[in-house]
Amino acid sequence: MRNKPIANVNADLLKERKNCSFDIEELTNLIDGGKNQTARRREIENMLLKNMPFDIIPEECLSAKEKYENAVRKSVALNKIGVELVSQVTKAKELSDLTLTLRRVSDAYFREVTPFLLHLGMFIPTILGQCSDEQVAHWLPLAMQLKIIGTYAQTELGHGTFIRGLETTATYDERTEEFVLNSPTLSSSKWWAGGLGKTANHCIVVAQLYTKGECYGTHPFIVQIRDMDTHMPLKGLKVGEIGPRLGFQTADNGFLVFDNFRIPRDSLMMKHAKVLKDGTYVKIARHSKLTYGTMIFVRVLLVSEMAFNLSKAVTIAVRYSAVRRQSELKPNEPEPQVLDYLTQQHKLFISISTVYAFQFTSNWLMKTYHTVQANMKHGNTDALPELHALSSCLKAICTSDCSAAIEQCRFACGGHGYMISSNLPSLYAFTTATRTYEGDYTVLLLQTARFLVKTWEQVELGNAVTPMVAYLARHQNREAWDESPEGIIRAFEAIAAGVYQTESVRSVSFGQSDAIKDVMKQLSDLYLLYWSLERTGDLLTTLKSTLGSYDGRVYERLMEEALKSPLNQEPVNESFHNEPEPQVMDFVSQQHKLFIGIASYYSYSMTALWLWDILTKVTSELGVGKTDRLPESHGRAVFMSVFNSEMEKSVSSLSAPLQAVLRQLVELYLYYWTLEKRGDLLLVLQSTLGSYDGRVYERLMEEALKNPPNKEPVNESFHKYLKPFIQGKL
Ligand SMILES: CCCCCCCCCCCCCCCCCCCC(=O)SCCNC(=O)CCNC(=O)[C@H](O)C(C)(C)COP(=O)(O)OP(=O)(O)OC[C@H]1O[C@@H](n2cnc3c(N)ncnc32)[C@H](O)[C@@H]1OP(=O)(O)O
Ligand SMILES: Cc1cc2nc3c(=O)[nH]c(=O)nc-3n(C[C@H](O)[C@H](O)[C@H](O)COP(=O)(O)OP(=O)(O)OC[C@H]3O[C@@H](n4cnc5c(N)ncnc54)[C@H](O)[C@@H]3O)c2cc1C
Repeated sequence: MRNKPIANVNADLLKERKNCSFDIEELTNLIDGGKNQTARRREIENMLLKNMPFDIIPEECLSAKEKYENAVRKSVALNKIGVELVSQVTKAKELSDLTLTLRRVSDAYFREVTPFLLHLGMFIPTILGQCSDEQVAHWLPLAMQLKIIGTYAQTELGHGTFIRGLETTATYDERTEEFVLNSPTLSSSKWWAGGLGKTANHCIVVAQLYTKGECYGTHPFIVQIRDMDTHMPLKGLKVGEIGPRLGFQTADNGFLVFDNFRIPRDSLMMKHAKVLKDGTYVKIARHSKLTYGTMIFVRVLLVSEMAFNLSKAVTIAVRYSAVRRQSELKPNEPEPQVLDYLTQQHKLFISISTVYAFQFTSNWLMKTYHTVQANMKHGNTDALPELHALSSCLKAICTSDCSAAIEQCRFACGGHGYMISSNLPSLYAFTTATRTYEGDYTVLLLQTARFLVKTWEQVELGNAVTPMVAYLARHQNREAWDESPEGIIRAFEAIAAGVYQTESVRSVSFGQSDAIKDVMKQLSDLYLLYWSLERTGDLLTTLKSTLGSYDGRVYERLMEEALKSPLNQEPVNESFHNEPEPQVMDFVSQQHKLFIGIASYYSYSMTALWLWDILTKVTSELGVGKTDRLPESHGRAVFMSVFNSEMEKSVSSLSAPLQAVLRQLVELYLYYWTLEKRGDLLLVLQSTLGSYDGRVYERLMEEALKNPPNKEPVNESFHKYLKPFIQGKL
């Protein structure tokens, strides 16, 4: 399909393609993983093109409800084809190739994401990674054939990062051989799970397991949450959609609250731990963090997700830059393509090289993941800490870099890049979320830092460490490395860069032509050079700091430096004898401090007048006494208002200079208290997170409940599409 020449192609694009130094098909094969895979991908694309319903109205022009229903309609059509294709597959490798191809191709049908993303991305992988063999045999076929639709509810209103702090409880009742699920507090409400709001009928719930009065920590449970026929939420739970968000608008992210909700004993996913009928807890896992396995898997997946999303963004931006012409450089000559500007190339080329850095590293990381998994099947968990550290840091960096690079691509497209139809805003909204979900950026980097520090300790003791971190031993020389945060980050960057270079060289070392090798080498060099320039500061071996030296001789160095000062070369400066001491007011640095203060004063005064209106409005709207701070605000408001009006009345007979000074005093009073009481003024922030009273969780839940999708218990797309599909009647 893609090989056929397309009519009416822009002449500039044609020209650029003709200039290409290598065979595009060869690179396509490299990206797809071989000629056969390219052929298979095209076959699937053709099949989908023939059978998939397209949008009649652009997705972005629909209401939130219509967007969701449209996404369900398309997902069901796509899943029908997907399930059919999966049923023809016999080998594991074919299945993983097919899933990946379907994932990539399906993206073309959604501006946002499918409500089934969590079913594919987390529900199925958790069944595979957390269920006993018997449980896998039961649940996997149902999930693969989409007879059930699942999601993954771990995060709660109160905790996302700190999993050990989750509050949902699963208490074993040995009389009935059931677990009883409860959400004991508002902050324990499950929050965020994709597909939970309206679509899923099953859910993996992570809860604190209690049996025989003991808490054994968090464990995953597989829980039915909606009636399979009516789709109504089951008795004992409250479930709904959490409300509008930056992206993921069609993913119906949801909340879930349990009230003595009973589930059978075997709802506990029992690969790593069991609870026997009599309530005895049996630990199976050799490593306490194996229940976190799905997160590692998804972090690994996300590296290739980022490569793919950035590849789309940069393709859009490069094509557009070839088409777009701007500015007359030479009179009577055509305006140049913006692609020809060096500054434009600077924006774009690093993104191209980043795509390849991510993709090669992702292939390598996935292989590493499978090797570690295979070892763990035989009981060897030695490599797990390193895999955790590696997947954490690569996930953190690639998601962060990817969304920043997509922003650059959007900037590179000027105003038109801001149009939803350019797809760049949606790509950004999707990828910027990845920096937070599946482990926040900072938190994951800290996990890696923890691993590196521990490894460093091993190096110090002269113990052997794994090949990936062996460079720490090689660089024991203090001049090159130190154990400061910069040193750790530098070490981390060395890993990423090292993998990219070796993997890209390995991947292009056979089969591929010289032309492709040249281009890959250039991209690899660009990536390394770009980041060494970006991080020059980190690469400097001396920190040039008296305070940050490795040996910690802070005071000695401060004194040594002080003694070098030219002022200390003479015991008495000649100004003692000859010059009067200057007024401090004459120092420019002093003027800087003061004049900025004066300027700020005037600008804040203006702002204060504006804020004043709002404060009065808020005070009168909410009523005095509604919160403990309001009476105070009211009193302050009375003072301000009386001072202001009374002063105006009394100053009219005074001289102009005195009037001016007194007016300034009024302003100073308003300004001072506006700053002092700015917490109270936050009432106007219109934010669930930033309210003065800090009732964050209450407000999030109140807003979620106002959400239109929650006004109907079952969305009509269930009857129209989901139910006939699940029952095989579509
Ligand atoms: C066939 C089917 C194929 C399907 C393919 C279909 C393709 C579809 C692709 C779709 C793409 C994916 C899109 C998915 C969309 C997902 C949407 C978002 C979903 C979510 O966000 S789910 C929720 C995720 N939540 C998190 O990630 C929470 C982050 N927090 C944590 O991970 C932990 O709490 C944290 C921060 C690690 C701390 O844990 P804690 O228990 O407190 O541990 P300590 O810090 O005290 O460390 C103790 C010790 O444990 C080690 N550790 C920690 N974590 C792990 C781990 N995961 N594995 C191994 N070891 C771990 C840690 O290093 C410490 O070790 P020490 O030796 O130093 O003691
Ligand atoms: C689009 C989207 C989809 C999601 N889908 C799901 C889903 O399907 N299922 C699910 O279970 N969850 C889901 N989540 C939730 C997601 O996993 C969490 O939001 C994420 O893990 C971050 O946790 P948090 O929100 O508690 O952030 P917090 O931990 O509250 O982070 C707030 C700030 O505190 C900092 N911080 C927190 N802890 C530390 C620390 N120890 N040291 C230093 N700084 C720290 C962070 O760096 C951050 O700056 C989704 C989230 C989003 C945005």
